[in-house]
Parts: sequence; structure tokens; C-alpha cells
Amino acid sequence: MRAPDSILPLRAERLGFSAGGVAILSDVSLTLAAGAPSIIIGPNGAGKSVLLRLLHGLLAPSAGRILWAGDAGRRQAMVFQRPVLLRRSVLANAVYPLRLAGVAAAEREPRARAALEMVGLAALAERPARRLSGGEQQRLALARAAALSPEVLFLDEPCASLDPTATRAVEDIVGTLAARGTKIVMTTHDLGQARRLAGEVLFLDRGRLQEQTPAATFFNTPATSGAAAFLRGELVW
Ligand SMILES: Nc1ncnc2c1ncn2[C@@H]1O[C@H](COP(=O)(O)OP(=O)(O)OP(=O)(O)O)[C@@H](O)[C@H]1O
Repeated sequence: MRAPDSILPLRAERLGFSAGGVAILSDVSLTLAAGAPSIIIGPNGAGKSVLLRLLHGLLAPSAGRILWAGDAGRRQAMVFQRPVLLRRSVLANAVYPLRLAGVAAAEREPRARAALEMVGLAALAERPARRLSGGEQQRLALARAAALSPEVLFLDEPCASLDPTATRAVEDIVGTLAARGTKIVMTTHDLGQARRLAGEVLFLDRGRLQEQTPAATFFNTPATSGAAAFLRGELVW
């Protein structure tokens, strides 16, 4: 089923990515539909970030193709492990992408402030963004993306360098966005986090998609021996 005017589902057909003659992703086919978060997990170097960058359009596939159901344009966004913030205030960082997106001037600040409120940074709006803690910076990056109301939000290891409290704050924001109807597609190293957030799990191993399975099924009865070994902690991260 597809809502009218939706950019979902997103389909990848036999996606491949090679660099310097080395295959990094091979033959990845998947469909991402609206609904609960899709969480991509797998050992170190499996190709999780590369897959996310391909889907977002930051990398061009060496093989296969990516098909959105509508004009994805600015309706999909990505937040990276280490956000790059402007050397300006928190508020200015949240306003800037709205200006780039052509949002009417009068609407920018209210939308940016609402997004800051959502991530718990409203009180820090006038602070220099680069003075924020790592967790606050990541929350600002999420606010900046959320202000654009994307239908799909790609998150690449958003909690990689955060402590448990900051991690939970980011997870709460991800949960809020998902509940509002934003499709979250996220990579993580943290199996606990995957259990907490995932509607479905995509398990990637050595550049191949081994499973795309509803989360409860994946964690209880993974279909592949590789995923079972990974869940037992037997695959190198
Ligand atoms: N643009 C690129 N050019 C060449 N090699 C790359 C490029 N991007 C990633 N790689 C290599 O591709 C492999 C997969 O990288 P990727 O970052 O997607 O893995 P990952 O699953 O996200 O790993 P990790 O869990 O360590 O973050 C790695 O061996 C990496 O060095």
C-alpha cells in the first residue's frame, strides 16, 4: 500500500558498490515501506554506512538501481555520526536548512524553534552551536533535519560517540519522529538499541544483505546462521 503522494516505498534492485576494484556491496535488493524504523546491523565493515549513503544518494551505485515511489528531493534527509555545525547559534543552525529549502522567511524561525523544542534544546537556542556537548550537537543535527519534516530520515550511527544518557535522549527523539510518521532508516552497533527501536532489522554481512526480518522474529529466531552467530557475539564487529 502506498499513501498518495508518498515517496515510499523505496526500492533497491541488485545494488552494488565497488571502490578500487573491491566489491563493498553486492546484489542488495530491498524494499523499505512506511512504518516502524528499519534498523541496519552487521559486523564492522559489512557495508552499512555505504548502503545508507547509496540510499540517500550521496554515493552512486556501481550496479543496480534505487527507485523512490515519488520525487524524493528534499523529502529525505540524513544525519551523520559526527554532525557538522555552523559556527553560529543553535537557532541559526536550525534555520539555515529551511532557508536553503526555500521555506518562507516568516515560517523559518517558528519551525526551527519547534524542532529545537522537540529535541529539548529550546533553552539553548542562542548558544554557539559548537560549544554544545556531543549529545546536544547530535540532538541539534536531528532538529535541523526534523525541521524540514522529511518523510524519510537516514541516521548513520547517531549515537556512536555518546554516553548512555545522551544515547537515550537520541533514542527518544527517534521514537518521537517515528511516531509522527517519519520513516527512520538507521545503522547501529548497539544491539540493545536495535531491539528498542526496530520495527524490522536488515542484517548485512560482508557486503550482502542476509536478512530483512521483523524485529521480534530476527531477535528470537534469526533465519540465517550468520545472524545467529552475530547475535551470540561470535562475529567480529
Ligand atoms: N568511498 C569508499 N571508497 C572505498 N572504500 C570504502 C568507501 N566507503 C567505505 N569503504 C570501505 O567499505 C567497507 C564498508 O564500509 P562501511 O563504512 O559501509 O562499513 P560499516 O558496516 O558501516 O562498518 P562499521 O560498522 O565499521 O561502521 C569498509 O571496508 C570501508 O573501508
